[in-house]
Amino acid sequence: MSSLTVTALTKAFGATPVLTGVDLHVPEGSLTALLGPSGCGKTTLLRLVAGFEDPDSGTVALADRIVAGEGRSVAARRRGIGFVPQEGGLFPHLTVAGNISFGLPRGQRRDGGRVGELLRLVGLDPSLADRSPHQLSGGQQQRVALARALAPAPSLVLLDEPFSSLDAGLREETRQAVSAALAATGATAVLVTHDQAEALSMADQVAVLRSGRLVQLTDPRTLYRSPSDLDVATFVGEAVVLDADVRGGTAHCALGAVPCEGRWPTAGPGCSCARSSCGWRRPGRPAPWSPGSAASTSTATTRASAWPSPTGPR
Ligand SMILES: Nc1ncnc2c1ncn2[C@@H]1O[C@H](COP(=O)(O)OP(=O)(O)OP(=O)(O)O)[C@@H](O)[C@H]1O
Repeated sequence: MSSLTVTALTKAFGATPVLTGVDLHVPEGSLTALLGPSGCGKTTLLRLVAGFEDPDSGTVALADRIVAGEGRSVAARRRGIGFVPQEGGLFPHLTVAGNISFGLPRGQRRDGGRVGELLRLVGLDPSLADRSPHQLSGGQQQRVALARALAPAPSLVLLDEPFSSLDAGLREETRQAVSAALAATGATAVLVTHDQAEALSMADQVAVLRSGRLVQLTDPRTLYRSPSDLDVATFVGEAVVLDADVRGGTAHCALGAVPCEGRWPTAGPGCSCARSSCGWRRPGRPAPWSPGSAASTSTATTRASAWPSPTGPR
């Protein structure tokens, strides 16, 4: 397993910029969720890491080895990356065993024991080995796709919205099986999703993308409690936005006095709040409050720290 480091990654299709200066570090053995609205560039980032596209500038490194950028472009099949596409992408003419064996090194392809091990790893009964993909449920197909991706012991596993085509019940069950399999192998993984609950419940860290830029990279709890701006706050959780007077680390608002953590969400150019009373910091305007400026009084917006937290990370 390797860490993944993406540095200043930029990609445009024609004149349209899709990713702009993305920096991302995924520590070895951890799961990072790439979260963002449709069209923000999640899949493009995954495809640049996988080697299906080349960046315009910036680098992609696995452990210390640059695989894209700075004049290098290691072929996708030589990066040692497992890829699980949106709908599994199983070969319909091969059995489950045939699909999984496809991911194994040549010498192990006839090893039924290894296929059985991989099926058990993703929570499936080895008796399914002789079935065709169409004889499996959607969730089972996704698990076989993960088993195939894990078969060659890849340095990194990329999952592109692997649960999006499943119904709610099956989605939860499949998420748990996939989380367990990734944790059991100690895999480094990147999961693309636009499902906030999925990102918060499965990932060790969440990377929030917006319009091709990484706007926040942190653990799920911090993301929920201290979103970097109003858009992240409303995108990541159900948010009620209140005006508040902030004095000495306490926000006085319609909910009463709510303790504030030491960091404010600050509004960048993307703040969508048009109210004249909004205290989100705008470029060129001083911060309404910062740790140590206990005497400052201002109007500000934050997520109350007393609110319920999301399900913890795996
Ligand atoms: N090969 C391509 N050629 C031209 N434009 C592309 C190409 N691939 C992606 N795009 C554009 O880049 C933008 C980002 O697409 P991308 O698929 O990365 O977004 P996404 O965040 O994964 O979206 P979704 O959640 O809907 O899958 C979109 O506007 C898309 O139309």
